[in-house]
Amino acid sequence: MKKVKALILRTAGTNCDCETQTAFELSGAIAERIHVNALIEKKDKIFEYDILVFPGGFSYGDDIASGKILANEVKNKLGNRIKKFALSGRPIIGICNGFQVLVKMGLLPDPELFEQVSTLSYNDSDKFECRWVYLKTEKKIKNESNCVWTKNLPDIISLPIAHGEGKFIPDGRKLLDSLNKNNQIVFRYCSKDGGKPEYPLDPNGSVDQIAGICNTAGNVFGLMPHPERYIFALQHPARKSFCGGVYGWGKVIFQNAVDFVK
Ligand SMILES: NC(=O)CC[C@H](N)C(=O)O
Repeated sequence: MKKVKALILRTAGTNCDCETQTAFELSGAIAERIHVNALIEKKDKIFEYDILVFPGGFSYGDDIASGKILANEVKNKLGNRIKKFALSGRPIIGICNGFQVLVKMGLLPDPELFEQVSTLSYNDSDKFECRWVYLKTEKKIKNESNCVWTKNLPDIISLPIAHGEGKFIPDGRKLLDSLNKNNQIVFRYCSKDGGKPEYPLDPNGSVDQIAGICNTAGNVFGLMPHPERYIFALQHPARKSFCGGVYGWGKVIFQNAVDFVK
């Protein structure tokens, strides 16, 4: 059987790209970390891959606004190909800084529109927040939408966050309503029992506690938490697997995309 190939796009300031590579390899894929300059030199190389990943980090030092410079670079130099990749239905994920990049280049929430209509801004606390949080896997998404990344997750999972600019703000009520209506809100921060969280479990003050969104087709997904930091059960502070075996919930997210491509 053909091996699934994931491209992890890195640049100055990227982090957790190695953890992300490990997550895909453990899920049965070939994962390659490619520098953005190398991809810009051979633009069509992108179509040799089945999955595209914008990993976490502090790309270009978070200058101007986190993710903004990489978003502009990628949109200006690879925009047509990235849009084609997204509209072909291939899975794309943006993790933390990668989510900021997807939102700021406008690939989320609508790759067809490809315009920035929302942002991730400074946390309400005005500082970097780093801890484990609870996330509600939105029921509607699980039952009705085709978000390829979050299948088989329970109602509430736990993942680590680490960011200074994670406050999701859509441009206006109309957009928020349409994200809700189209089942594009994938994760919301919540309390341990799934209720509305207070700070610090609400780490940033996102509108509607939004922690992750996808496009309507469900193949492009961005989230502030770091699934690649919960691949193994032992990475959780409780030191046990909630999904059975040696793996953590983060692994399920990567496995979903690999299985989808297969
Ligand atoms: N962990 C990350 O990817 C951090 C994202 C970004 N640099 C921020 O602080 O908001």
